[in-house]
Amino acid sequence: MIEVKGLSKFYGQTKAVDGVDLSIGKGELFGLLGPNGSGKTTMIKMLTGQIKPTSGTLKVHGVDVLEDPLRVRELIGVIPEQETPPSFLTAEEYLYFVAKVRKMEHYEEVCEKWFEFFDFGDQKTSLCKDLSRGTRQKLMFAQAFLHEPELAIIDEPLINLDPVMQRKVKDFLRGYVKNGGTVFISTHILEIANEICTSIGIIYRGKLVHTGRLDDPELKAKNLEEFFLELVGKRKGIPKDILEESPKGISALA
Ligand SMILES: Nc1ncnc2c1ncn2[C@@H]1O[C@H](COP(=O)(O)OP(=O)(O)OP(=O)(O)O)[C@@H](O)[C@H]1O
Repeated sequence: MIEVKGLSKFYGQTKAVDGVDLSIGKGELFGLLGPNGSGKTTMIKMLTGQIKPTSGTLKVHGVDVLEDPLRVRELIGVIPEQETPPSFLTAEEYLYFVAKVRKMEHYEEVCEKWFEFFDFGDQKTSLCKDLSRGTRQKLMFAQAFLHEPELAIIDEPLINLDPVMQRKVKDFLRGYVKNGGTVFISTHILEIANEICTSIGIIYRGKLVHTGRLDDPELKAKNLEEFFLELVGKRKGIPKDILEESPKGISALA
């Protein structure tokens, strides 16, 4: 579903993404993990055709992102980092707008299902500017999946959602890939990746330092947090004794 070869993006001296090779199959729920500033958002921007790589090739569902970014955008659903729906549309208008862009027929029913799923039908005629952050995130989620894309690319999927909604979204994502969809998420939160992903990639300073399945015996023998901290913590020069003495939340430091 995603084929990336020798992908790099440099901003002046900054190597945001540096020579990444990555292959993600249909039906995977792939998690891109990495510390702040490691290149996750830059990867997503290239995959979605928002920025051009400095070098390398990338294909989504067999379509070259550089040659035909519009076709790629038809095939995918995206929730970009920290993006919110337009303030001047109501929740319902926004979903209808997206449905029309996606050339969907009978979209009213589909939109209604999403309002039900996220339990905010009573706010569908509210302007997006008046919705809570969590509800705006729900709306972003709904717009990404409205047309049942081949591939959904989501930056921090559970951000701003309460525990009940988090559970629903996790179950939904698991079901989506079981039914043949593919999902690419980027997250700092290792617990989320551990719970829902089938495979992961760890990016550090623009380089992909690990890829593999979550049921890989090497990973299972430790746990994801330990594995991540060993890989990234050492590279960042965090002394091992600090890693060992720190509370569970040390992943926030990475
Ligand atoms: N437009 C830009 N101009 C210059 N440098 C940039 C630009 N966008 C990103 N960078 C740099 O590229 C590197 C990777 O940034 P990126 O946003 O991809 O990281 P990230 O892993 O998504 O970080 P975070 O987890 O903090 O969101 C960082 O050093 C960042 O400062």
